[in-house]
Amino acid sequence: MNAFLHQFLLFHNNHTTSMPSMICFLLGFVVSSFLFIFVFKKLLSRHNMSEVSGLPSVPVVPGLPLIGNLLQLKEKKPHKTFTRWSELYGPIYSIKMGSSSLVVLNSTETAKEAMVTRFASISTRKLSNALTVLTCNKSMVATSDYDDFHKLVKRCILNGLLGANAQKRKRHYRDALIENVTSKLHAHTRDHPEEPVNFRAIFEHELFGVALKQAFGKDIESIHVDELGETLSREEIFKVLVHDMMEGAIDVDWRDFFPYLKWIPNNSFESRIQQKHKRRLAVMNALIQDTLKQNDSDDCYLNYLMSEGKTLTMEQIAILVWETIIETADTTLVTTEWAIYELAKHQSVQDRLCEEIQSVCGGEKIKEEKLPLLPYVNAIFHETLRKYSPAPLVPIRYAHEDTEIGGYHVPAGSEIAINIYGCNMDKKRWEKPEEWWPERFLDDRYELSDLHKTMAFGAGKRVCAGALQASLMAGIAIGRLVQEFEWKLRDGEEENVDTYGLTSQKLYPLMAIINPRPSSS
Ligand code: HEM
Repeated sequence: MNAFLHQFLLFHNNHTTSMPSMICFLLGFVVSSFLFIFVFKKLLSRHNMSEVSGLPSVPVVPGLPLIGNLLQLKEKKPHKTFTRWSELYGPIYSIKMGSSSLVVLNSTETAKEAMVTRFASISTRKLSNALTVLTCNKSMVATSDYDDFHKLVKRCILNGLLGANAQKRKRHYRDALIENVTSKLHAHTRDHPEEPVNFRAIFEHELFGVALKQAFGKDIESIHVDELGETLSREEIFKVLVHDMMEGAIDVDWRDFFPYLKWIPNNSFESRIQQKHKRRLAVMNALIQDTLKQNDSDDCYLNYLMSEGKTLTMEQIAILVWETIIETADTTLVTTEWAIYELAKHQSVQDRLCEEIQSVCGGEKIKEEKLPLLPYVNAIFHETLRKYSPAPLVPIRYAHEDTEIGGYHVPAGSEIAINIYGCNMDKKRWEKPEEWWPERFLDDRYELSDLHKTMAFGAGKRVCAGALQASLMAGIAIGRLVQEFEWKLRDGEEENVDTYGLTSQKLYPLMAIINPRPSSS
């Protein structure tokens, strides 16, 4: 979802650019140079105080003419670059991404101001070209503007799937997930005791199963897709619905940075995105038809939307059901994988966790009811979310009227990037933020039941709708996996901390050596 910042790199790396589009581009360059001189003159004549509000203008990170700060962002981890800049320019500053201005917020205070206090002025989204296609023009809850459509679909997703009552009804899916994961891990220790286990492969498979059961009432082994004329296996369905979509979301279209050049074709980008989008819709349509035909999955999200979302089109329903699949399959995996990585690295944390679990559960396996009695599990979950926020940058918001953030004037038309990673790594707020140290959340200042100890789930009216589900699944996984196994990193694994694209997902799947604990057999 946060992929739009890298399009400039493609612009540099795209060796397949055709001759006519090169000519178009050169023409565009000349036109844009004139435009730039015009805009630059205007900027020079501006005061750095707003004449309307009397507030100072947001500090500016110096960049180059025409492309602004794009070259400085080429290392592919914009959230990290933004965080470094915040040490020089403060928690709020503005940058130029080609011709667009972006106000970047890097502290909990400024982020909350934008998400809560000033929400009425900053409630719309600004999507990249890739996301506009992949979200069917904002047909997802998470990417829609704050309008009647959003209110309807947010109510549906909470009542039908993610709210506390709905999550109680889906409890058996989560219980099955952890039973399946632990029994596969036990089987691994029996069959290949010396070999490292690929934790992601096992957890991802089960999580996708939960996503499918919530969406369609059942796990799916294969599906025939008439529109594609082929039968897809479960792995292929995962690729089309999750993997290709994650890849598409971070695809690049340089025209995002130069909207006045949008008349120049970018055929390779268009065909890549359209192909992914069409395959996803074809597979969703096949899964929907299959579920409706069987008529035996009453308590699934598809049926809920069909009965409660009467004004929605079938395409919107397909996207809204798909949204729950990709959100379930991705963020909880990212959090749990990093939590297990850190636990495997810190034996003393595993020991302390085992003691807590033993004193609360005795010989019983941890159940969800016990989570409120296990502050250390809770602290490990939140510390992992802080250090590895699965959504390091919130999809861009847009100020539709003049507003104020952090004592600065933010003019109408500004795009706003909220750097959650920056908020959670802010040295003024967190002691030694680079360190993974769950004990920080055992402090009396933090309520055990508060899901928002960090900015990882956002804040205000657009706060994450899936926070409860994520905390239940990741909390139980952290507890059960350490209750039943001793974890160690395989040699060389500690250095594998790189992340995939702009996301926080671990680039290489976690490979760990596991031993069953004596009490778990
Ligand atoms: C650790 C796991 C998760 C994290 C860190 C996370 C993070 C976030 C963040 C930061 C936002 C706010 C975006 C914004 O303000 O613009 C958000 C929104 C949202 N999340 Fe999550 N999420 C997680 C898990 C989930 C899950 C499992 C689901 C559903 C199955 C989900 C569904 C949603 C939805 C529907 C929204 C949009 C809410 C709205 O716009 O009103 N999330 N999430």
